[in-house]
Amino acid sequence: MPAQPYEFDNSGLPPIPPYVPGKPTSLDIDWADLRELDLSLLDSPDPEVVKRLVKTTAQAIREDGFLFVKNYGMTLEQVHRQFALGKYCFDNMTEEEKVRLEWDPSLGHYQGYKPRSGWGKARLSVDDIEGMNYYAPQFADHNLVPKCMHPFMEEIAHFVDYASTSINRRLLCLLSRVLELPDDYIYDHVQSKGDVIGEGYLRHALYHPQHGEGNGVRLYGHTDYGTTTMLWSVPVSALMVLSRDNKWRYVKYNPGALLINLGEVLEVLSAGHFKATLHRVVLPPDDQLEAERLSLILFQAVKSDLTLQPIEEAPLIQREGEVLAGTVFPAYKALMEAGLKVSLP
Ligand SMILES: O=C(O)CCC(=O)C(=O)O
Ligand SMILES: [Fe+2]
Repeated sequence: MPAQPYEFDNSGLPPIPPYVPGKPTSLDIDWADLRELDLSLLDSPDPEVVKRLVKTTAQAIREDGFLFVKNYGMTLEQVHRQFALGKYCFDNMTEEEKVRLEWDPSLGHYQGYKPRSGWGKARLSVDDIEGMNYYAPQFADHNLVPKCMHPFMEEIAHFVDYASTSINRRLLCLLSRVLELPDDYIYDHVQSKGDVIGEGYLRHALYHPQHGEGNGVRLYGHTDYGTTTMLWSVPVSALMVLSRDNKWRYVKYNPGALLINLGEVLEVLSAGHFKATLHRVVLPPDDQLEAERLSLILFQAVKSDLTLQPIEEAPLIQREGEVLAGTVFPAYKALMEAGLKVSLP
């Protein structure tokens, strides 16, 4: 059955200001050369078209670990609506709620509000990044979210559910096909599901312009750890990926597109055929230094009881063996060989 487009009737909800994307940079900077997949081609009746799509996916995830996805079932207007909801929260939650709902990373998750004053209660370093993270319990208990968002939680849940059960499921189908496994292999065996977002979470983040000191890095180089990270493309260019030639390059704004990157677990499960790529957030180019950067991210998680080991039955792995070109799988192997227990974060 072909994928259904995203639909939600929000006409009865309180009005909120629309999201108007800022101007993209006009400076000529070093862009990452990322591939773009047309996800609607997965439904093509022509097997050659689908084969090409799987091949492009295979190249992108092996070489870049990042790729753009277009035609995944949402219009630009529907995507902008989600950004508008994110911004509305930061503009309307109360100071009391910022304190009451503050996250506590020492609990092992990032649920709730992240203040501009940095990580953890110790307030050691001001990073000027505000965040609001939504986990499964917040969709069930609205006391865990700011009051201004109560009328919109059903809409946000609907969006997250579509992104998870339709978009991410189709992406994982492509990844399963690359490994030559049944379509829903990764979705069924690896992906955390249910309760809107499983064990993953939705993040709205607001990067305020940064003045004064700082070394220009706003989020240090890291790899994400789940299955896929779904980032909706934003006009302020601050995200950089570490390219194959070991150079940091900016990711270009691609209106309406979804930027996907793969987490560490998939690098291990694929025996290195998939790459979890290092990325970081830095200051944008000079003509965007004063711009606020709003980001909308869905971190798709892995089932918490998953055994972290390569999927040996995957025909691709059986035929071609391991790939040790990345950073995560070689580190995993070294730990295994040293007899250490490797667990999920
Ligand atoms: O804001 C972004 O564009 C990326 C943030 C990121 O990489 C992360 O939170 O893991
Ligand atoms: Fe990340």
